[in-house]
Amino acid sequence: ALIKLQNVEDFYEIGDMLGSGHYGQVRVVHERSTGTRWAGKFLKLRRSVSSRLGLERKSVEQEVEILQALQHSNIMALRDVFESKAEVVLIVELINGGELFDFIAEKENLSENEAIEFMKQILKGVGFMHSKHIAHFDLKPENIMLSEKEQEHPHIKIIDFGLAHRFTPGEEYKSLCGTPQYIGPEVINFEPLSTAADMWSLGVVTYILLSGMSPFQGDTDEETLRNIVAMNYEFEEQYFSETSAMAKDFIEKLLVRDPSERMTADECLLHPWIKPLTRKQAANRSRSSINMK
Ligand SMILES: Nc1cc2c(nn1)-c1ccccc1CC2
Repeated sequence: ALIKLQNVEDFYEIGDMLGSGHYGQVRVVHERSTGTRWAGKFLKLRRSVSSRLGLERKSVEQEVEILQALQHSNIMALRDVFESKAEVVLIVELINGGELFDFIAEKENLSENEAIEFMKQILKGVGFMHSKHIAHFDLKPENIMLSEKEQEHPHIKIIDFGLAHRFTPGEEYKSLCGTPQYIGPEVINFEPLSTAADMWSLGVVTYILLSGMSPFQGDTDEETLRNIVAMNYEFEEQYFSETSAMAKDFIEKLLVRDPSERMTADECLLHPWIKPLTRKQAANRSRSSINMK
């Protein structure tokens, strides 16, 4: 989809607000020609180089290029792009089920089976992204949405590629972006980054899915960052007494200081916590989670 210079309102009727944040606003939009509902992501562009408000045109073009390269059922799809005077509008698939963050908040935490189901889908989307040498660099429960939360097995979608980066072979990339709770030690130490930075974030996300607690969070961002570089986290009995040893092993193999030592997304999908070796183990696990409920 090339960037269209026509007015987005000639093609879409703009509806209710779905979300807003650093990126701008996301609203429901109705396609006039078909009545189909999509989501419109309205990104404010900077008026001048020195302005602090709005996004750099370059970073918006980067998000568009990256979304265009990623067609996968666990990644939010891009349908159209409009550029007007000072804003770019991304027409993306409508995702109704809200953020995984709110889903966990409502349930305190998830059973291991629910966490495994979510993690499998997240790993498929992230594995696909990494196979294209694209890193998300802002994976967190707020950027993982559910297609329809009422469903028995909600389908997850990874959103917000505003900080994503496509690596060219041999290129070194550093950035200090991301959300403190979820960034790895190499980000804090301003070392060259790779797709492995996403795997650290998924270790933090898994810890939160199973316990509702954030492993490194301190009272301030500085304290959180100190905890990360010191690898200062534990599986507190109070929240992990019912969590399997395999689940803890999975997290421990992601929260590894050396990025090259961390499991990749593909290795995660083969880890015994995610891929039961036998049907008996799978049956065992579902029995244990029933006991837990
Ligand atoms: N940063 C965000 C945040 C959001 C979305 N995209 N990017 C989004 C995408 C499709 C449907 C609904 C939303 C709302 C939240």
